[in-house]
Amino acid sequence: MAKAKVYVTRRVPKPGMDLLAEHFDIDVYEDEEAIPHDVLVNAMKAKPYDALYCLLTDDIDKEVLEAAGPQLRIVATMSVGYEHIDLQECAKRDILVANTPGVSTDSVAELTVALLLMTARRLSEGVESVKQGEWGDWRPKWLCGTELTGATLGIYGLGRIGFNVGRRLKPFGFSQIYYTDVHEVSYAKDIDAEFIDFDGLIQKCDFICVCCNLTPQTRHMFNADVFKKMKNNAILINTGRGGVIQHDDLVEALKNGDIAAAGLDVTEPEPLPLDHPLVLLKNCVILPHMGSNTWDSRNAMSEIAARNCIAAISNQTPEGNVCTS
Ligand SMILES: O=C(O)C(=O)CO
Repeated sequence: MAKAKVYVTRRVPKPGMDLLAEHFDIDVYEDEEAIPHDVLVNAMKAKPYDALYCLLTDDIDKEVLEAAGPQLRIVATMSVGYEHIDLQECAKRDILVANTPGVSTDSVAELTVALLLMTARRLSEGVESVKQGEWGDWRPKWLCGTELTGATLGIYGLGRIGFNVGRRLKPFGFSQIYYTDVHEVSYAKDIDAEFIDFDGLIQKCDFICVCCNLTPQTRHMFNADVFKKMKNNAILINTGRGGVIQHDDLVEALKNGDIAAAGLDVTEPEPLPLDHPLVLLKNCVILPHMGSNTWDSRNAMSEIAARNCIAAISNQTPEGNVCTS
């Protein structure tokens, strides 16, 4: 029997590639950079693929799905986030959508803690000062940052990642951990986190970690009005999705001193252009979306996305099934 056909939008780590090659007839877009949208549409038209294995850089919209044709069973993304996939269009066509939850929780939570410490203690400025020969005699007021001990921590989105950020940060001795989410969650008690509404979170917290998905409800949740209500000493960390923060407003808030600093692993757009005002600000630490960049996470993500394709083609429910109805 002929093998099912899968289109893969980038060469992914070996565990995923091996599994795909073992089970399917695969075509891969062989480039380091993301596949251009028109190239993906044309690739989908060229052959009747049963599965589309994609990444978070690929816009899987109506045009791609139409080009793919009615035999397409699944869009499997090698990511936790799936805001790049048009779920409604997939649901209309009975196409499954699956992501890779769970396996990047630790890597993203670790990176969040690292970014929070980098931002609070001005570590990138320190590293740069050594390279630029600015390290002079010990100076009493030079590169002073903010302590975590005794501060209030807010977590916006206490899902798997948010909880694991809280678990790792708790031993630093915050006076209180608050969280905001759609509902109260029972496991919050394991990190002594108190549920609070969004207004309370932004007004009470010295550190806020954004750990939520991007949805129509969370888009631009952090905007000029919110920055004005936040504490002037507040530090905002985002390892969720760039779109949760209104970036022009953030530039103004960081310049005006509405908030003290920001640490961003995700931005809008990505990559952020080199001449973007945020890149020039000393009180903004920016990383190039590297939350899940560990071999453990990336190997596991590549494998789960492949297993999701195998499940869908064998008429089983993929483990990362995203509800599309
Ligand atoms: O898996 C995701 O959604 C990512 O953002 C990768 O870090």
